[in-house]
Amino acid sequence: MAVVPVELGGRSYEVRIGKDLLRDAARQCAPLLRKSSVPIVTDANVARRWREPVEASFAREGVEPHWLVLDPGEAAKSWENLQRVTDWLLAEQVERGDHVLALGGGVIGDLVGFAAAILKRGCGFIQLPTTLLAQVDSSVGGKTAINTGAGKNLIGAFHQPSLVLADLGALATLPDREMRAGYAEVLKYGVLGDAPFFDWLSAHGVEVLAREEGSLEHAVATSVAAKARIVAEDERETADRRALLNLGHTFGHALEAETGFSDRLLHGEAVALGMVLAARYSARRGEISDADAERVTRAVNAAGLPSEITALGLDCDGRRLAEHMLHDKKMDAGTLPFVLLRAIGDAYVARDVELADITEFLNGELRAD
Ligand SMILES: NC(=O)c1ccc[n+]([C@@H]2O[C@H](COP(=O)([O-])OP(=O)(O)OC[C@H]3O[C@@H](n4cnc5c(N)ncnc54)[C@H](O)[C@@H]3O)[C@@H](O)[C@H]2O)c1
Ligand SMILES: O=C(O)C(=O)C[C@@H](O)[C@H](O)[C@H](O)COP(=O)(O)O
Ligand SMILES: [Zn+2]
Repeated sequence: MAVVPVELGGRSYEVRIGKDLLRDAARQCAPLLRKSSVPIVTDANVARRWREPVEASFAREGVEPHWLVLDPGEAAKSWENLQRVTDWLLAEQVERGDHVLALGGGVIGDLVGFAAAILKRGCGFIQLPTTLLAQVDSSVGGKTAINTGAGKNLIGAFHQPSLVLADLGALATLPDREMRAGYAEVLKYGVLGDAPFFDWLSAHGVEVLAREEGSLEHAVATSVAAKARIVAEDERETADRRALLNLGHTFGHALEAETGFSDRLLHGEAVALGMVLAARYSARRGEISDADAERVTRAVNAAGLPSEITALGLDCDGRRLAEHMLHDKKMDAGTLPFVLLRAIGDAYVARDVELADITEFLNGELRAD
């Protein structure tokens, strides 16, 4: 088992990465649990595959899990579900010192984390991430949120979990498309700050996607360590450091909004395409070479992820996509800081980007064949 600490003073916690952690969940969580029952929120897909081993693990420790099972999918990050989860936790008589468990992907983690952030002004929560995306990214760092009609993650809070158990074995049942989507966030760590990791992924990405044990563990542990470092330096995204984790997301969130937060474009797919667009836009500004932008495109393609906006069949122009970006949480006094590249492995926050220029760039991408 690899253990990555997230160093946040009194809110520090461990990310434990290994096999069979879900079967051992009760023992791993025991020091944080105080009652003979534990509330667990999950979705129906995850419950079908992983409820039973988790249930058995708690039974062995004499703890009774109480389950709330939600419909799967991005639409679950809603006001309705937030109310449903908080009402349920209140009915479960969860106290501030208790922990609620989020068993699932980023959708469950973000929703349950936000519910925990506001329940009685904050109770504990433990992340049991079951997608690659959640293991390498969303379960770590304490960003929690729901979506609204206006856009992605617009209502939320920073609320750190007390423990993260990333069971690599859980990925055995994950559909290949979801595995690829999670891989986009893995690739992101290479592109934004670690050129040797980007090169390693070029050689070993296929093994990661095939869930080969050694490569998978290396990719997850390297990603989590990168995220933990950045979060420890800039927990609340105030110092142009954590914002680097948003590479590809300003484009990506606009594309997710335009496709209705639906299965048409998964978050990780949007991030992959967004990273390609950020790389091409950086090249257009003369900050990286066309060859480096092409390397990012190739890495995305090699993983079976989308790299061309034209393939989405959108019925919109660049201006409409740029309008979605006005809701970006990085907006600062009317300007939108953009995460761009000086090189592969060297992202930075640009504060001189005009949305009119982004619009023109996107119109070019939308017309490309
Ligand atoms: N908080 C953060 O820092 C952060 C970071 C990245 C992404 N996110 C958010 O995470 C969300 C995306 O998360 P995701 O990609 O995990 O999607 P998800 O939670 O929707 O899970 C993807 C699909 O896989 C299913 N699934 C999950 N685990 C499974 C397993 N082990 N076996 C079989 N099926 C399984 C789910 O039911 C779902 O259908 C987005 O809302 C995104 O905004 C948040
Ligand atoms: O943890 C972060 O910080 C990130 O930006 C990670 C992203 O992968 C994630 O999708 C995040 O939710 C996006 O942040 P947002 O603030 O733009 O909603
Ligand atoms: Zn993301």
